[in-house]
This record gives sequence, structure tokens and C-alpha cells, in this order.
Amino acid sequence: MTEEIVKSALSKVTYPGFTKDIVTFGFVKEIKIDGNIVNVTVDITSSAPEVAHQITLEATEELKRAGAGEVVVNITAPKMPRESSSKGKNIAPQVKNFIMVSSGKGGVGKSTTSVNLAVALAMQGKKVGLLDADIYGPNIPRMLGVEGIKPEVVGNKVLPIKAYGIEMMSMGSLMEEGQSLIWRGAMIMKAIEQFLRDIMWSDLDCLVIDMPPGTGDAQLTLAQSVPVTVGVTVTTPQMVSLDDSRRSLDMFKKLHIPIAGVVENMSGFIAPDTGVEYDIFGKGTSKAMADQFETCILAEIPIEPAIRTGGDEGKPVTYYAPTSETAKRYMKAAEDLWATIEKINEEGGVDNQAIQPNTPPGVSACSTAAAPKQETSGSCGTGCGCH
Ligand SMILES: Nc1ncnc2c1ncn2[C@@H]1O[C@H](COP(=O)(O)OP(=O)(O)OP(=O)(O)O)[C@@H](O)[C@H]1O
Repeated sequence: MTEEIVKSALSKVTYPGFTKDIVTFGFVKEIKIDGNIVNVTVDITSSAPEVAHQITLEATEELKRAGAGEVVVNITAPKMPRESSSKGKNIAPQVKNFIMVSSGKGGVGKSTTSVNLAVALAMQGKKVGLLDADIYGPNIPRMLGVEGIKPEVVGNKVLPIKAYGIEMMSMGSLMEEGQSLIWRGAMIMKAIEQFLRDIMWSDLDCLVIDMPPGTGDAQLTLAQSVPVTVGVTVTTPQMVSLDDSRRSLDMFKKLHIPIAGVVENMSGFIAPDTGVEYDIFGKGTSKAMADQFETCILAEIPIEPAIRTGGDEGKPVTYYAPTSETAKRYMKAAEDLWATIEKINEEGGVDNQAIQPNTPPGVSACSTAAAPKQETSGSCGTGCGCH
């Protein structure tokens, strides 16, 4: 037996439910050969016991057919995620926790925050997905260095793209480069639903969702489709940004989403040559706003050239410069975020029942639907049913 023979045999074992084999997927982690005894370690992404069982059976069969005398197949799989205690509608039940990352306005670093929090959570051993729901400006593929990579389609489902130990899907990976769509309300709702229902997310501990800026249809649809465990608001320290961020925090309250905290981004500047921190846009100005909404500052992330170059080059700073001050702050934010998620689940989880639309299927609910429901008589005529 040689490593080539073993690999060739294992490449006949397809991953259950997929067209690709376990070698192509990169799941074969170790091959040990001792005479005609073969010992292989296969690292899979599913915690379902039947997947491990089928791979063990098929790998043993193929290796014996290739001439192995004795075969040992070790399967390493993620632990069964703890059941989430959340209730209500959930169209992606294999995902235990949903983290909605929002901002009042664009350009404040929402995608950068989503990427680095997702990478930090994965580095801390969580099974993480990252959904780029910013359909107007999907830039997560670039930030993860998977721009131009097209996802595999299996039947009518799409496989997420893998990078830095996380699963990712983005409108940017589904459309041709440079293409844009003009989104109408109903299309946004459909797109968000499809991202949750038609992407083959694994059994995830959490899905980080990078929302479009603002407080519109996408936010409402997400909150109605899955029980969002926590919301994170990203802001910059300037007063004009804080005004918009208050709206984002207020939206979480209206949608009954617990607020995990505020990330104050571009908070001071760390000079790359000296490491000295300077105050540019202000620093610490978000604290009063966080207090007002009875939440905390998850992190103050300075302006740091490595964050921008990391974003442009697809090399997240948390992964590539784990000892940098910024990476440490993202790691600490991820720890605190997870502690909040665990506490929420211990206390009974979240429930999105109260914000379900009171409109017939196919009729768009307007963005005030999160407000207390009223009789549909006296409707505004839009059919939204909430006036
Ligand atoms: N702390 C930071 N230091 C340096 N550059 C940063 C920082 N945060 C974000 N940037 C850079 O600012 C730009 C905008 O960031 P990002 O795309 O994350 O913002 P956004 O809020 O998601 O924007 P949009 O609303 O357009 O999606 C990017 O080039 C990013 O690399």
C-alpha cells in the first residue's frame, strides 16, 4: 500500500449528499500505512452520526478493494451543537444562533466587523457561517479572498464557500462580477429567505449576518424568518454616525432582538510605525448611546491600515495578525458576544412569534410592521396590513 493508492481509493468515496468525494473536499487529514494496515483520519463538517457511519463503511470497502488488509477509519466531527432554546419561525433550523450585524448608515465598517467577528468565533472553536446579506454592496467575498469563486450547486441548493474555517455566502458570489440588481421590496424578502433556506449551511453554532445599512425590508424579513439571537450595531464615533446608529438600536428593540453591544469602529488611530494611538474622529463617544439602550461597547476598533489592506487583499487582520492590538480586541469582542448568546439561551432564548406579518402570503409587509399590530381596516392602501 502507498499513499497514492490510499488517496485514489478514498477519492471514490463521495461525501453523503454531495457529488464530490472526501479527498476533493479536503476532508482526509491523515494517512498512516504500516504494511497492509491503513489508518486514515477524516475530518468532516457534519455532526450527524449517519454521515460518519456511511463514510466509514465506504472508505473501508474501497481501501480493502485496493488491497488493504486491515483498515481503521477515524472520523473527527464537530460536536452536536447544543439545542438552541429559541422559539418561533426558523427557516434555517440547522443554525443554532443568528447574529445580526447592522449599522445606521453605510461605510462605517459593518462588513469588516462581520468578517473579523466571524473569523474570531471560528478561531475560538465555533462552527461559524457568514451570510453577506448586504445585497446592495456585497463585499464579503473580496474581504475573505474568495472573489470570483463560484459556489457549487447541488440540485436546487447551493453550497456555501469555505474560507478561514467559516462557511460564507454572498450575492456577490452568485452574480457575475460588476453586475447589479435594482432591488424592490418583494425581491429583497425573497433573496433573504433564499439565503437562509436554499444555502446548504452545515449544523452551525452561529450564523453572522452582515445586513445592508439602515433599517428596512431586509432587517424585518430576517427577523421574521429566523429567531435572531442577538444584534450588534456598528458605528463610528462622530455624532452624525451615532444619530443613525440609535435608529439601528431602536430597530433591534422593535424587533424584540436582544442587543449584544455596539462596536465603535474607526475609534482613534494606531500609527503603524510607532504603535501610538491618536484620537481622530473621536473615541468613546458611543458609550452614552450604549447606556441609553442598556447595552455595552463590545469593542473600540481603531483606524488601522492593516484592517483596510486586510480587507482589500482578502486577509482578515484577526487571522493574519492575531497578536495585533486590533485582532485582540476582535477576539475579546467575540468572547463577550458568545457569553451573551449563551446567557440568552440559558434564559429561554428568543422568540420571533410576536413580529410575524399579519399580511396574507405574498403581500409585502411594510417596515413599520414591527410596531404594535393594528386592525387592517383603515389600511394605508399598500396592503401591508400594519396601519
Ligand atoms: N478600523 C478600520 N481601519 C481602517 N480601515 C477600515 C476600518 N474599518 C473599515 N475600514 C475600511 O473602510 C472601508 C469600508 O468598510 P466596510 O466595507 O467594512 O464598511 P460597511 O459599513 O460594510 O460599508 P457598506 O455599507 O458599504 O457595506 C473598507 O475599505 C474597510 O477596509
